[in-house]
Amino acid sequence: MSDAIIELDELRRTFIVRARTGGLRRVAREVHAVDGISARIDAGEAVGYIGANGAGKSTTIKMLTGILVPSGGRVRTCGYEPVPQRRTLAREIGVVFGQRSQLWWDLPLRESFDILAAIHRLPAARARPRIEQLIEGLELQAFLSTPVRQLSLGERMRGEVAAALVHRPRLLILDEPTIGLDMISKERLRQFLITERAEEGTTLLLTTHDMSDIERLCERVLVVDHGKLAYDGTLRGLSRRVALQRVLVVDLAEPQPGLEVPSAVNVGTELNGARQSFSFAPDQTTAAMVLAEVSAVAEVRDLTLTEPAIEDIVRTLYHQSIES
Ligand SMILES: Nc1ncnc2c1ncn2[C@@H]1O[C@H](COP(=O)(O)OP(=O)(O)OP(=O)(O)O)[C@@H](O)[C@H]1O
Repeated sequence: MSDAIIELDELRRTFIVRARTGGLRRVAREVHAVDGISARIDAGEAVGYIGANGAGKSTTIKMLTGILVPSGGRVRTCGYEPVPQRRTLAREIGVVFGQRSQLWWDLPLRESFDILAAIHRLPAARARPRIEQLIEGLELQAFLSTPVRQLSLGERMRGEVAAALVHRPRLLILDEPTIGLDMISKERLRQFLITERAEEGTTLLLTTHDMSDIERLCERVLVVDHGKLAYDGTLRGLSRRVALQRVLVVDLAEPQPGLEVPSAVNVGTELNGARQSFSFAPDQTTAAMVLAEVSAVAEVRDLTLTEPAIEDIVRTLYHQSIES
């Protein structure tokens, strides 16, 4: 049997929120942020954890990492009980919060890595080659001497990922790692994570609002909705259930209302036919193919490609569960 890295059994976390009513009276309300989640993630898996805003993702991650005490159920991370064994667990996991930094703001990036190596009590002979490997893999050389506060968001995120990996954790948890990054920075980070996982066998747990992160990095997806698991399975299985359609929007030189192409469905016409939207399934065709078909019959001036929204995926799963 393979090695369980994360085990959740009916995990729960409730918050008591006090709100003022119309008068001055305060009423207490329970929020079931995580409402009985059971799942198991084995060593070496790469799992996307997705859901709409407020679905319970961060609360789950806080319980996995020992920041928050569960209200009920059981959680084990790398075999440890996260809250009482938080220090031991810290040696096994790396965490990147897209919205929060674990780097020392006023120090050059390089010094954060040295401090982290010391915190993890890594002998210099092990720390040095590892840090060099991360600097190379994440292309950090050009700004190693720059104080963290002066880094661009993309540079800082690469620094954050390196910092989380200095001690070679078995589990890397990434909470919105690509938020706010441009396409090139996103892709560079994803490529690094693919290589790191292949070389080190690191288990990945990733929350994101960007489905491309999931498509590039994860074989398995957990979808959380109002604190409950709405889906646990392969990305392929999810796309079969909810048809992860993409939309190519093209601006044409000459209006051509109602334009049809073989491999996509025209789902919208704007600007009197000068802008048209084509929806397609990425497992059946590609954006390049749809564009080629449109270009064969009309001159394309500009284009954008939209990703499937996670909110739409959750909504579709929710309606399917009600219907069944
Ligand atoms: N400390 C807290 N006190 C009260 N309510 C909280 C607290 N933390 C989270 N919640 C509530 O719990 C629910 C789940 O929040 P959580 O942050 O886990 O969602 P999320 O899926 O991570 O959302 P997002 O994608 O917006 O980060 C929300 O309704 C949120 O308002």
